[in-house]
Amino acid sequence: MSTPPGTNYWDYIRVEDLLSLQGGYERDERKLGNDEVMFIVVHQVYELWFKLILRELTTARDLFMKEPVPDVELAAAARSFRRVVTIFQQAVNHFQVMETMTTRDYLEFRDQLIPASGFQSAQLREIEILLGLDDDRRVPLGKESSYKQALKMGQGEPAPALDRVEARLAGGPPLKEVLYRWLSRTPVDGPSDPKVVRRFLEKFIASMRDEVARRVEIAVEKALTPADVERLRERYETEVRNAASFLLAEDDPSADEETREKRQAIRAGLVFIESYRELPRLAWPREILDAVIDMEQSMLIWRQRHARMVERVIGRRMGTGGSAGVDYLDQTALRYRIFSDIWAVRTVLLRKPVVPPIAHAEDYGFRVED
Ligand code: HEM
Ligand SMILES: N[C@@H](CC(=O)c1ccccc1NC=O)C(=O)O
Repeated sequence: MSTPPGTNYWDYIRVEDLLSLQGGYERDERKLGNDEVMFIVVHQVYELWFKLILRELTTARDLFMKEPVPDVELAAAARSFRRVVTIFQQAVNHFQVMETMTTRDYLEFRDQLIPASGFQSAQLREIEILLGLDDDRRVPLGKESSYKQALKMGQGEPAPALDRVEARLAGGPPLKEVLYRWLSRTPVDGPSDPKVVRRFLEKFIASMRDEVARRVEIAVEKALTPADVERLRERYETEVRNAASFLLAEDDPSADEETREKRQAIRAGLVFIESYRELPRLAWPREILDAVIDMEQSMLIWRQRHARMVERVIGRRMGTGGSAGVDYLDQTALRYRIFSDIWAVRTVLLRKPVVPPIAHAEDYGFRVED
């Protein structure tokens, strides 16, 4: 067997190749100013981070596709999610490098970029697809009929960005789907059975009602006027009604019975893991949920931060990709929620002393698998 060629830093890291990629459209770096080379480098650095993020998400998605998901592998998935978070948090700071470029400096070369734009970053779209962003949540881009249209080039030329996105769409279920399936199998104080799930949810909602009654009492004690107490009572009651409708999955009247049962199981799983997180077997699932929220939060912050950088550099003019610019970007930061149920469950959680006691705590001890 032949040994690998002598390993040099440059052979392994491919430094020469890497440093030859900043020539812009004309492939000639000497024709570019420092601002434009910086603009290209920052984008390239982002694309490299996106590449790593896609690898971690794919690994984690593959893990959650297993049925059952082995408990012993949850720590590795949590590590993948944490790496994604760290990368987004670091990457967000790269926008500061962009901000060293003034509006006038950028306008020097901006027009040559039309119609190119971040809309054509296939890897960001791949991240969204792999996570499980629903298409009906997408904000319309502006001129193109769909986000895929923006990934094509002029007249029927090959479109590697579109190929990537199509391959990702065909490359298996999104993380959200398999993570929610895993959550729906959570044994909630008994076997995962729709009746057990429903009983658990009803007990939980009953505790919520007691909490509201207690809060109204506090309001009365604090000597609020009867009109204020009434207003508060109404608000609390609406809150409980909404919480109950979320937990029992009655918030979408168009869903059939089977879909509702599945959603109830997911939401019950979420509430269960969050409420009894001290039980040893729930510790890692709870860590997973926290890491997923962290990941989505870091991505939302990335979108927000990009929008502020854009506003600082080009103001509120329209984008080279044809969108409204900052307005479009701000909308995506508000609307692009993937793991909505994991966020929503925060609104319904209870204080520890009033969480209904569970009957089978002994089933949630550490299990040693061989
Ligand atoms: C001066 C620097 C930048 C400006 C002025 C800018 C501006 C914009 C604008 C206006 C859009 C909306 C699309 C359009 O109509 O053009 C956009 C989208 C986008 N930009 Fe930038 N951008 C800059 C740097 C970056 C960097 C460094 C990245 C890193 C990858 C990036 C990634 C993206 C992505 C992924 C989108 C699509 C967002 C979506 O559709 O959700 N941009 N950018
Ligand atoms: N959309 C930006 C242009 C821009 O930022 C851009 C252009 C070409 C390749 C990548 C880009 N980056 C992100 O949008 C603008 O409207 O100025």
